[in-house]
Amino acid sequence: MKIGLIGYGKMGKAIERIALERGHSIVYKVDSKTTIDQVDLRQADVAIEFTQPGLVINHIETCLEQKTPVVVGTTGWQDQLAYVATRVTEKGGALLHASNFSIGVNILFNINEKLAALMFPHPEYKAQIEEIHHVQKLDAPSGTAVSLAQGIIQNNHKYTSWKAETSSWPVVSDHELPIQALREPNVPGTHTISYISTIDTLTLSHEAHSRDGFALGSVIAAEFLHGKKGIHTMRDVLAF
Ligand SMILES: NC(=O)C1=CN([C@@H]2O[C@H](COP(=O)(O)OP(=O)(O)OC[C@H]3O[C@@H](n4cnc5c(N)ncnc54)[C@H](OP(=O)(O)O)[C@@H]3O)[C@@H](O)[C@H]2O)C=CC1
Ligand SMILES: O=C(O)C1=N[C@H](C(=O)O)C[C@H](O)C1
Repeated sequence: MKIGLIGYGKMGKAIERIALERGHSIVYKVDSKTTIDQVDLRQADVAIEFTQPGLVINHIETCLEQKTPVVVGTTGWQDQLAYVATRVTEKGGALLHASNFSIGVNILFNINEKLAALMFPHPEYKAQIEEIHHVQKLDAPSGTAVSLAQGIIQNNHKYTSWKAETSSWPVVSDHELPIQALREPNVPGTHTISYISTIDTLTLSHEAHSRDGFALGSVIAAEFLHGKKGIHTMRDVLAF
């Protein structure tokens, strides 16, 4: 398959290596010097977009205009998902998005939802989420942490919203789910969900050892999207 890279930073480079290992070719690389308007996106069967929150919507629009299926890994745009879904339908396009492409985190998403439902009858347990990432990360809290919070809110009606905590925590109402975002050098991504009571603490945690899991998942997602239309997620890829 011919893959186009929109974003050739930490993720774009990891995706290139894994795509080549899986027998694909890279037909273009978009970055801050070779921007999206300078490239014919249609050279690729599928484009893979990992750039920045402020760029991703324009990149999606350009892929839709040029009828190029796109896998979107950039985070920090969940509030515009409904708009993007409408645009994909209007343009008859193909888009697959995920806040986290690693298989391990997608299994964590599934367990997190089941645990949230199990915890609903036990309000003595207070839920909280912590995410740790490298210091270059532009968005906070991480897209993965927001997805985990949404999974809890949809399955445990004690919680109605999440709240980002910047200092010592949690300073929230009983219906708010606190998310603490920490930044430390060289951390690819660690997410922990804790349920804390006076008696005990139950934790679920995922620690990425490198970016390879995110990169592999995005290439598998591109293979899945090839030849399809509509809006998809990693749930469709993994058939959860
Ligand atoms: N869904 C998932 O599984 C994962 C998502 N992410 C998300 O992916 C995104 C990218 O992460 P990462 O690779 O670490 O970030 P980097 O900062 O390493 O890379 C960003 C890329 O965007 C490019 N860029 C900057 N300005 C422009 C522009 N005007 N036009 C086109 N490209 C531009 C940069 O170009 P240049 O190289 O020239 O500076 C660079 O190649 C983030 O939102 C992150 O949260 C990250 C990991 C996993
Ligand atoms: O910026 C990153 O690096 C990551 N971003 C994603 C997120 O915001 O959840 C996924 C992963 O944790 C790495």
